[in-house]
Amino acid sequence: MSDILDQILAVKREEVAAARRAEPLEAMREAAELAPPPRDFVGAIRAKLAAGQPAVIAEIKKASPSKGVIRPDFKPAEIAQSYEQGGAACLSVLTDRQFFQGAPDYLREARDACTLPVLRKDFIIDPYQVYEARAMGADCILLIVAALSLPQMQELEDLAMQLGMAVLVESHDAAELEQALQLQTPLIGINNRNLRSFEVSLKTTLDLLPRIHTSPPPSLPHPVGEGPDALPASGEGWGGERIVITESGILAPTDVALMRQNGVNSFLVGEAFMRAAEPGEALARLFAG
Ligand SMILES: O=C(O)c1ccccc1NCC(=O)[C@H](O)[C@H](O)COP(=O)(O)O
Repeated sequence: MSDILDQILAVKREEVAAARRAEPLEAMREAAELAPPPRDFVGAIRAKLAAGQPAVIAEIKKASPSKGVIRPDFKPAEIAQSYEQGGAACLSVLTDRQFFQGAPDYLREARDACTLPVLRKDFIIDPYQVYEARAMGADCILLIVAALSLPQMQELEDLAMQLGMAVLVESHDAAELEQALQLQTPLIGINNRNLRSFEVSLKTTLDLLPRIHTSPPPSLPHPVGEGPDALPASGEGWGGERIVITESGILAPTDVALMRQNGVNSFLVGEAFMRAAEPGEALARLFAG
């Protein structure tokens, strides 16, 4: 039997085909051109890091395949405002309907309610979805290495960048990370969750970190030294270009401390905030240390 990621990708292929029939590519391209200008996603993360603060991408998600419904009382605009007050650098909004009970309207509502840049958190497999992301107001897209070939990722990244959006590329093991590092984007996500088995281990980030020091993409200059002498992974790799973002399973201040002790200062967090009455207050508490 196929695993959950394969099932999601099969549904995505059907969804994209149906969306294209309902609204052809040319119309979606025009809608993307008419969208409000992109906000600077990478800049918002860099600003937090430059100030010596953790950069938190705060996630807005109602449900997930591994956890079921996480937040029954789900008001994206209120959550976005709460996150902004709590010190988030950026938002991540689930737009997948079938598996996460998300929606494009949730992204629009969240973005309209605050000044933060927003990641469209979905399973992007086709250029059509990149135009769609910009049309709904997204400032960044997610590319999951486990779902795409390198040429596909390069095509999708090029298009996102042409449209003024940032790209967060997500990997979970060494082979995927090698692929991720072939892209131009500075945003290197390491997902602590195995998307096929749901197993979560923060060790995933810690184990992959050294590889980021020693694997510059061909188009970027080599780091100053390698191994222990390489530039720090958390923010200032290759002329300040690479930023490691640890994703999933960050639940307690001890998790945050573990990452920060290892030079990881950028985080993507969902569940820990979505279960709190005031998500922004939960963010401020989790990152108070
Ligand atoms: O979370 C799932 O069940 C899941 C299943 C299949 C594909 C992706 C999935 N989650 C996406 C994410 O990785 C998280 O939404 C994100 O990293 C935040 O994680 P958390 O802080 O643990 O909510």
